[in-house]
Amino acid sequence: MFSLSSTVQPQVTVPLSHLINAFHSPKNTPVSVSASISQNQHRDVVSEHEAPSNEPVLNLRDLGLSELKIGQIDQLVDSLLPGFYKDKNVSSHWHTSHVSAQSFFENKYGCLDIFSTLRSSCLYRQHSRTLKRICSDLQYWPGFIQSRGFKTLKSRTRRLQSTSERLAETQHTAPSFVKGFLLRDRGSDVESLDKLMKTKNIPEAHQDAFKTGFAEGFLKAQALTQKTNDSLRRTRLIVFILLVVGIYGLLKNPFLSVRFRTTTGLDSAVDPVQMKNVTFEHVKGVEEAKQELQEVVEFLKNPQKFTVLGGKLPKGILLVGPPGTGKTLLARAVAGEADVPFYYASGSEFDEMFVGVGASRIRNLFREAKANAPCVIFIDELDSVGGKRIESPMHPYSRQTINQLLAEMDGFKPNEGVIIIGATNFPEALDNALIRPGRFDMQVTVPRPDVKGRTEILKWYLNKIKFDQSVDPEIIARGTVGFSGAELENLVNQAALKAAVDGKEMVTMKELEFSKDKILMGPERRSVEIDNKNKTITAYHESGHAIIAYYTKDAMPINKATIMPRGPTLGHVSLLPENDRWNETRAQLLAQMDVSMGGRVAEELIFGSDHITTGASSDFDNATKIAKRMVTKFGMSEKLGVMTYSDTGKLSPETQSAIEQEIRILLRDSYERAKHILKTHAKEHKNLAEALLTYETLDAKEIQIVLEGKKLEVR
Ligand SMILES: Nc1ncnc2c1ncn2[C@@H]1O[C@H](COP(=O)(O)OP(=O)(O)OP(=O)(O)O)[C@@H](O)[C@H]1O
Ligand SMILES: [Zn+2]
Repeated sequence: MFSLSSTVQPQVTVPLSHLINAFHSPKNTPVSVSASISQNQHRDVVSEHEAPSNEPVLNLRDLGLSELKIGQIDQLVDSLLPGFYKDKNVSSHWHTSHVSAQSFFENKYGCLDIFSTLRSSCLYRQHSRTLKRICSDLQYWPGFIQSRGFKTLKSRTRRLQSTSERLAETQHTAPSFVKGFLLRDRGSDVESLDKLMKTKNIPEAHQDAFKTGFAEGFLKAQALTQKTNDSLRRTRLIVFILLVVGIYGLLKNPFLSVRFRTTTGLDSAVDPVQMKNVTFEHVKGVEEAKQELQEVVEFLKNPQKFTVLGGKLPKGILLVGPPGTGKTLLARAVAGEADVPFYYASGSEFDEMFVGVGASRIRNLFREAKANAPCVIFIDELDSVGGKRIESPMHPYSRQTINQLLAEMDGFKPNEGVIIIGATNFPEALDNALIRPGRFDMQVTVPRPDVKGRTEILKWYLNKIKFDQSVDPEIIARGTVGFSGAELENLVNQAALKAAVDGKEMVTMKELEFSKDKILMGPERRSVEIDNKNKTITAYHESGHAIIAYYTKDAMPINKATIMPRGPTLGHVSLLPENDRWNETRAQLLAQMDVSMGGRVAEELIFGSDHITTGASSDFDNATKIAKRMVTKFGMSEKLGVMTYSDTGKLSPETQSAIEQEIRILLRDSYERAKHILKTHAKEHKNLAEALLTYETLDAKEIQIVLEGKKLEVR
């Protein structure tokens, strides 16, 4: 009752109502008349048996129970501790511990606890039996549980000077019965509740209220502790949530998540995707590859058809080709056509620094796939998991991973319904064990698309955007030799973006040409200020190339000429082969050389040999390369014969000089041919250069108009 402790609240709440009753019931009972007599009796007895020691004395008055008769004490005890008088053997630990407990309390709090007063000799002598039993039962009361709030309260109270100050201070913070307790001075002159009421001049009529307040204070204290408890619980909950969030955050860290994912099997690679929306229709320009994969689709659709005949299908298919040619797309299309789950894994995912992680991922992947057969497992960048087993500190466990992959591939039967498709840009880098029969035993090449393939791919992606009817995908396809499917997709996308930026409603050839040049040569440098002199030189240089191309029979048709700076160039002329060239004739090679020479020849003829520029260096590079290959590779030199010369550095000095001489002759002749053409067509050359200076860029048609001597329409 006198102590606060959050840990024993349930015990305290029951007796409180009893306590309030106990304060009031004696006065309200009919025996109140005899109360004063009994009070005197008490006093007499007490004075008779005054405690000899200076031990602090607290009587029933001190407890505010002075008006109680002895019988009423029993009544009070009974109401406080129901069932107390029933016979029960309560063994008391009190006698053995009260001295140390008292001194402990006194040392700690600087005052006596109320229980020690209950045990004081005067009360003991009079009501030894009852009090002894009360005290032995009170051991279950929260009297000796140290409370933090209590301590803080006391230390605060100590600092206060006067009693009134203390009261005012403690009124808001402490329960009133605790206040009463604390307000007592140390030592013998213990102030009683009655005295307190007297010193505070509390009128008789208000004394009951005062006592009730005493008990109410207790209730408040309880509420306070309850609050403390609640906030404690809240704090614990918040700490717990933070802890959980913290752990989750740590596990999200890629370094740690590796282990987590492995131990729990939560591997992203293990989630299949249904590929219904991707079919062979989506893959353009790789007809041969599609045909080869068609039988795999048939197998996945109907495995029994193949097993009945005893036919064996390859377990693994290796798609080989340069980046962006649609290998992943093809694998997805296989799963989509057959309508089976598609498991995607990238080889680099398996390449882990931790022992066994890569291997266990492969295990997980195959276990899941087998459970969902028929299905397709696609391993992209197979070379990074199945590369030659080089011991390297960067890939310490790659060997384990490859071995696991081999074991898994050996572990299932060919007709189990799991098809593994691997993709690589470097088939040479693959471990030989992986490409032997029984593993990746079928190889499908996915090459860069040819002009027909590029046209198809361009049409496919153009159909996804708004484009003008004048757009001819074939022209773009012809000018994009060596572009992969991904690059063509990007070209169309860039053109659409350009049209949007320019506020156009549709994509035209202009935007497509623009994005093609941007990809090939870098972005335009419109902001670069080129002075008129340099512009003029560039215009004559570029139209020199164009004139040679136009008037040379075996040269490629002109596509465009421009003096707009782009990337590292100040201008360029682009030529388009009618088709992808698989072979080139001697005449075609010579024509290419002549066109290259056209730029410098133009500079020399127009501005004089003293004013030639450095602008022709890449033209000469190009022409020299062609001449060198004609001599050393294609057997196109009469002097050196039909022989190849691979490592020219190791050749005899005579042969070397003979090669050099032949190359020089080819280049010189080419230069002369170009000079002849430009001299012959000096007028056209001038017209074209001026048109370029006016319009910056001219397309094939416009060039033709100028060269035919017609006037260009004003744009
Ligand atoms: N033949 C094609 N037909 C249609 N679209 C293509 C083709 N090739 C590539 N693409 C487009 O380019 C994208 C990238 O291609 P994909 O990822 O399949 O190439 P990849 O050969 O797997 O490349 P990598 O070797 O770099 O993994 C595709 O999603 C598709 O949009
Ligand atoms: Zn040039």
